[in-house]
Amino acid sequence: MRTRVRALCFLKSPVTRSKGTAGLMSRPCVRNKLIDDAKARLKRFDVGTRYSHLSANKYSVLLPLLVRGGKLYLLLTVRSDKLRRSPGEVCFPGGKRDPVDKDDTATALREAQEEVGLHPHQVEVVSHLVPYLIENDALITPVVGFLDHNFQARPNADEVKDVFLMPLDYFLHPQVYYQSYFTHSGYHLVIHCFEYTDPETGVKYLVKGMTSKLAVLVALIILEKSPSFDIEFDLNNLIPSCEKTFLRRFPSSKM
Ligand SMILES: CCC(=O)SCCNC(=O)CCNC(=O)[C@H](O)C(C)(C)COP(=O)(O)OP(=O)(O)OC[C@H]1O[C@@H](n2cnc3c(N)ncnc32)[C@H](O)[C@@H]1OP(=O)(O)O
Ligand SMILES: [Mg+2]
Repeated sequence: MRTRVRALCFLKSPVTRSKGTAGLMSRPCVRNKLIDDAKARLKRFDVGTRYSHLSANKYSVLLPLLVRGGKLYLLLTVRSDKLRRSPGEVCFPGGKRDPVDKDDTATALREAQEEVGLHPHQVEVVSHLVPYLIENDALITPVVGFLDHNFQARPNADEVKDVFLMPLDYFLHPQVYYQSYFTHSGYHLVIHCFEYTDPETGVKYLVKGMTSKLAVLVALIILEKSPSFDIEFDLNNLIPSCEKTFLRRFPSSKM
């Protein structure tokens, strides 16, 4: 299949266009401090390969962070409507482990390169969070990394319809947020739904499900603040509460 690509530029962020402290906050030293602090916090929650024995059906997602105008952002994609799984939904770059991948990081980086044109040298991987178990025992490892600040996405139209940035703090203090619930195999699940309008383009996005849970988790780790809505995570005990939320089907003796 022929792959269509187009470059997406994130240089005109809301903050770089605004007045006031934006210029100051964009200085490399400020950016480096923000990134260094975030890296230190993320490393405290790096679980490495601790849970990889739980399933052989492995996937990885890349949670790509970058700084624009003195603020942290997450890069997200909108899946092509042609995909069989979750068409049109917002998700992180990622996908299924391929035999050529030597580990979870390799899967995340290969998928990100295929989907948004991110070359492995344009990302610094910092942490592996507690994996998320979905149907068919698919174990999804969240790999968190920092992108080069001048990265320009080149979405692969066969898999990705759109790429956009969302401020990390939106996942703790959203403007439009609601919860929905469903019961699966006797478990009651909370789904966090974030509606976000990109201030540059006016395009509206809905982030929900696994993707929103992982985004909330990264925001909690880095920003160390309580959100404006109820969460299932215990801020003082994040790893055990991730195990309970993401890996609920496994008894703790298996971990
Ligand atoms: C977890 C359930 C929910 O929370 S649902 C509510 C909200 N939705 C979400 O949070 C999205 C969650 N889902 C995800 O993040 C992803 O689907 C996860 C689970 C990581 C799996 O990654 P996924 O992107 O589906 O896998 P993948 O990238 O390996 O493959 C995707 C499909 O695309 C296909 N593909 C591959 N390359 C090409 C290509 N060049 N041209 C056309 N198609 C291509 C793959 O074959 C795959 O297709 P298929 O799904 O196997 O049919
Ligand atoms: Mg994918």
